[in-house]
Amino acid sequence: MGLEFFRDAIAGCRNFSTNTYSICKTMKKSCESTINWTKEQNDVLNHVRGGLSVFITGSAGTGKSVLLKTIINVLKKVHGSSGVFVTASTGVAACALNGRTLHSFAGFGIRNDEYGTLLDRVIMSSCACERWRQVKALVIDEISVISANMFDNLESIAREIRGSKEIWGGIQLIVSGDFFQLSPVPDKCNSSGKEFAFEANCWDASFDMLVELTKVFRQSDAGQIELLQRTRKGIIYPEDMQILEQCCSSNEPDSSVVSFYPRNEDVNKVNEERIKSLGEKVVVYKAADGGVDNQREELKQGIAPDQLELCKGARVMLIKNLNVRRNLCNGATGTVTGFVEAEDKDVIHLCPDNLLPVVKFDSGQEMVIEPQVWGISEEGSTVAWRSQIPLHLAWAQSVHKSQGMTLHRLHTDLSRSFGYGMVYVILSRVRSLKGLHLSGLNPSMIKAHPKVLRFYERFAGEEEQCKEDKNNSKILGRSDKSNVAFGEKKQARARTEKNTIEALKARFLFF
Ligand SMILES: Nc1ncnc2c1ncn2[C@@H]1O[C@H](COP(=O)(O)OP(=O)(O)OP(=O)(O)O)[C@@H](O)[C@H]1O
Repeated sequence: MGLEFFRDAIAGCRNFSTNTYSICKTMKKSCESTINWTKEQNDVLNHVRGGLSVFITGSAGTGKSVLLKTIINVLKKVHGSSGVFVTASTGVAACALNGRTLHSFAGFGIRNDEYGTLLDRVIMSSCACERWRQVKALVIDEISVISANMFDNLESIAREIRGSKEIWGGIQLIVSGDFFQLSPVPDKCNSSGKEFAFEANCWDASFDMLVELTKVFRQSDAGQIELLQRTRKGIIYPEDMQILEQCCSSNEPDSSVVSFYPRNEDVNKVNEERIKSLGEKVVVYKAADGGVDNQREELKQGIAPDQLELCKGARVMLIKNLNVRRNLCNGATGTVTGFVEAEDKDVIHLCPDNLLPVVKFDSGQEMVIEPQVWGISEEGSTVAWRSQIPLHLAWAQSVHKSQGMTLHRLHTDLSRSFGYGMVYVILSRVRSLKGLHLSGLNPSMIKAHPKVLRFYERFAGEEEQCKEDKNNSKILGRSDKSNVAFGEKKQARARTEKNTIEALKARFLFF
């Protein structure tokens, strides 16, 4: 397969944005317009209208994402559509907002390198530089998985590329997330011991307002909400355990219920067992890779699997956007209804039978799924690529893909869960405990990170102070944004665009 073949697909990869379970997460415009915003939500909207940079937090289901959608519309009215960039730390959250991943916006793919390398990569991409110069308002959802280091790097890149001494180069910043949910992946380039974005040097200066939304909408049962609030903080009472034990069952949930597992090995095991149990003829798709060997290795770390096994009746999930407007995006789930012979012979590279799967999505649309391409580019040309059918099996999914979802039913085996906030993320996805099928319940897995607890204690303390100062407002007023603390950092990191380009052997990994 020549480079020619991949050009269009690769152009699409650059604009990667994803959507998982958009059926649940996506709000129809008509619904949004009928939402009665709470005072807290209204206050946020007013402050955003006024041009302030705001951090919005709150427990799961307090309406952060739905508020962000309206904020985006407000920002577009204020700055014009071309000045507003909508991002999220994960592809799943990004597409729910019709946005893109923060890494893809920033222009450095999925790699967490040190600052100089990241800046070099941005400078080498005229599109990325253009985005950084053009952006007037930047929205970042699901901040909890962005590291302190990355947050500081992004802020420095903003000033550098925009040639501005102002914090974030003067961009209006709207950040949303709940640090009690999933934590950042440990950052190999970080020796400071700082993990969370709220520990970043620039964090305090980045926002005019910190707002905590307090009314939970996802669940309506007061007892369930209280149980979740305790779980969020790593607290579990014996009576909470009794309630959760009632959700435990050794019976298999039916196959349309997605099972969430903390570890990929469990996800793979369940999917393999389920496909075998269907007893249908299995069609195998082996990824076709091309390009430079050491770069091909990197593609294996990406989202497209080395080998995909499908059969009629298999539950699947899209792993690439095919048509965002029609909700055929990364994360859309459906069932394989059959296979058709491919019109040309391209598919033979992946599947000797030259068959393409037909998927009926849960949204009702049925379509033939064609191979897609993921590529790595170096100095402007594609050096390695992978072609594969853009599907994963979806009986089981990783917990990391669930953040931000609202589900009616889910199953999870918590026995191997790890990491802070994981159990809370899972438990808070369902509207009612009736939709929760648990196994492997272990109270020691319910834990909150001490730093996060301290952050929210400080937050609550400041909020109390602020309430007294500001007639009961839950909005935290911040001091004026300061540039002073950033002067030295900027100088240390400064480099001219010309020198950088000459010195650079930059690579771009894009999905
Ligand atoms: N003011 C409101 N009135 C009624 N329903 C609301 C309101 N705000 C949000 N909701 C509803 O609450 C549910 C959860 O909202 P949303 O997904 O935005 O929460 P979230 O805080 O982003 O959760 P998570 O942290 O899990 O991503 C949605 O169904 C949304 O429509």
